[in-house]
Amino acid sequence: MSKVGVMVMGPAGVGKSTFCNSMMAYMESQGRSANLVNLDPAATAHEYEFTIDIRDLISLDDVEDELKLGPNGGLIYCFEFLLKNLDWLDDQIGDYPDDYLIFDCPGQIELYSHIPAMPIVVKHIQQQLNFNLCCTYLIEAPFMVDRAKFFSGALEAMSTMIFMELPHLNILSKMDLVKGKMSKREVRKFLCPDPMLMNDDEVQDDQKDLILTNPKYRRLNKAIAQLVDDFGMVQFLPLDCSDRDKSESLRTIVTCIDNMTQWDENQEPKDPAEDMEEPEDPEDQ
Ligand SMILES: Nc1nc2c(ncn2[C@@H]2O[C@H](COP(=O)(O)OP(=O)(O)OP(=O)(O)O)[C@@H](O)[C@H]2O)c(=O)[nH]1
Ligand SMILES: [Mg+2]
Repeated sequence: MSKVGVMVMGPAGVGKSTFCNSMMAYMESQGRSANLVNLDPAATAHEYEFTIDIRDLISLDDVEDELKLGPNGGLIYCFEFLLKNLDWLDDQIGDYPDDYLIFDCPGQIELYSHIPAMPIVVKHIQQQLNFNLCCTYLIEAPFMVDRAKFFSGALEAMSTMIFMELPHLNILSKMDLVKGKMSKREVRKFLCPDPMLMNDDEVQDDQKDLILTNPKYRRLNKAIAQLVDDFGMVQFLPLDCSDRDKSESLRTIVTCIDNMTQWDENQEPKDPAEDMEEPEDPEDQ
């Protein structure tokens, strides 16, 4: 018996919902069951239906209309409302013996860095509902073009890891967008971030205008990159959701999640007799 939950977190537009849907499709292809839980009060329709949807409790549209709040204040209100109604979540999640829940979370990173709502929800699902949870945190592969931006994303990922206190997996999403632009060797330096990257100022000509790093901050950037490396805390797995037939990256990520959540260990041993055909009853012949 296992109750496993994967929290899918990361900044806005990084590909969280696409990853959730791709995971659902992958699970389906493997004959495994999984359910999608929407924790984003501003979500739009998904390819896979939500089993549990926070919008049945409260939606950002309603909060914006009725309380005249903006999108960020409205989202915080929605999470404060969820905290006051955690019994709603208990009722929805119920007491199923064999659940694999994929939680699609909102893209406001304040939820992962300083507002305590998300850690409280996470602790509740872990401790009251007995789920083995892990966190996946996505940043976009095109960040690799601007190294300061990449390390800033890596720090956000590290902050989420510390804030959530969950087994944590970082993912570089949208890898298809850098295919052909970076060699595999170059990409490997980002998967286990190498502080020497900050010494290397090679920037493609068409990107030069976009790089805003003031030279006076370079030493600081290098020191931060060195810190990330010294603690060896931030590593990434690549993800490409553009072509589901090539689901190699998804397979690796799901295997990693299975290890972090001990999904395999908690599976009931299958009775070999279940797979065997029933012997024919001699009296029927
Ligand atoms: N090329 C490419 N585009 C992707 C990939 N994953 C997601 N996208 C696109 O990125 C955009 C945002 O994707 P979403 O999955 O909605 O991102 P999100 O993180 O859920 O966004 P919010 O919920 O608004 O924070 C969409 O246009 C997706 O089609 C990918 O692997 N490759
Ligand atoms: Mg989304």
